[in-house]
Amino acid sequence: MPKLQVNHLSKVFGDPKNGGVVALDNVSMDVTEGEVVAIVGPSGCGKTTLLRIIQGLETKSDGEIRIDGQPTKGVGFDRGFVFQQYGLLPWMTAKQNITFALEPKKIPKQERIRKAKEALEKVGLKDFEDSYPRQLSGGMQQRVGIARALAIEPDILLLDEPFGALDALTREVLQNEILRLIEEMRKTVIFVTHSVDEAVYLADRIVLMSPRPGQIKTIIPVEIPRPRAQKAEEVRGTQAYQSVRQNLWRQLMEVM
Ligand SMILES: Nc1ncnc2c1ncn2[C@@H]1O[C@H](COP(=O)(O)OP(=O)(O)OP(=O)(O)O)[C@@H](O)[C@H]1O
Repeated sequence: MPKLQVNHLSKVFGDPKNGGVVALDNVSMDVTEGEVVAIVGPSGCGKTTLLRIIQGLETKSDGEIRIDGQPTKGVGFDRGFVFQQYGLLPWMTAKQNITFALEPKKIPKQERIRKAKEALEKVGLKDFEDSYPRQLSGGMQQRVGIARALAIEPDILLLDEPFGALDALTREVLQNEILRLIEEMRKTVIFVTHSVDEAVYLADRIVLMSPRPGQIKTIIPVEIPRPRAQKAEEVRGTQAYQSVRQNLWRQLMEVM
């Protein structure tokens, strides 16, 4: 059974009979446990909407989302979300941002603190747990965002353009960090990206969406062996990488 099933999902913002926007139209896909899936497509094609509906942050107009065969109902601890703009509470330290996110889990305070520290250590921020977001660089804030998503120990990690707000060098470093973590933890991951190279480097499959109404144009498998973390140059030099990249570019240009 697939880990995640998206079945005939549609989303209309506003009144369908009076200028409503069809953001998603009959989108279906399955994601296997441990798989890393990239969602790529032109601006406004519904990538973020799809991710937010999977997370339960947005309602659907039609269709269903199933996890382990069960229909989802709103937000759940089986899914963790990483926002492009980090989504940290500015009046809380890195550690407090994470313990706060763990509060609904109803675990003892000491356990919440332990999990927050462990997650911060995983993303290389052991010495910054008492720093406030304003005291951290963009890359560090996103590490906190990633740590917060990991601390809830989700089965599925959803990332909405997680490196989109970062400079090119930080982006490269963080790509490798997240790749190392997901390859170690074998999490099921769905991420949205505007970067063709990021999609090919990180993903097992790339879902290419076409613009309004948002539909899946094609799904491209990426048959490059793992682990790939810290091997960007090597991976990018392979024939498999180049051929997936070319294929994705060609098909992306067709929907732009
Ligand atoms: N809350 C909302 N109310 C009305 N329309 C919305 C809302 N959120 C998204 N939309 C519309 O739905 C469509 C899909 O938006 P979405 O943000 O999912 O696209 P996207 O592919 O993630 O875009 P981008 O790549 O620019 O981030 C767009 O036309 C957008 O304007």
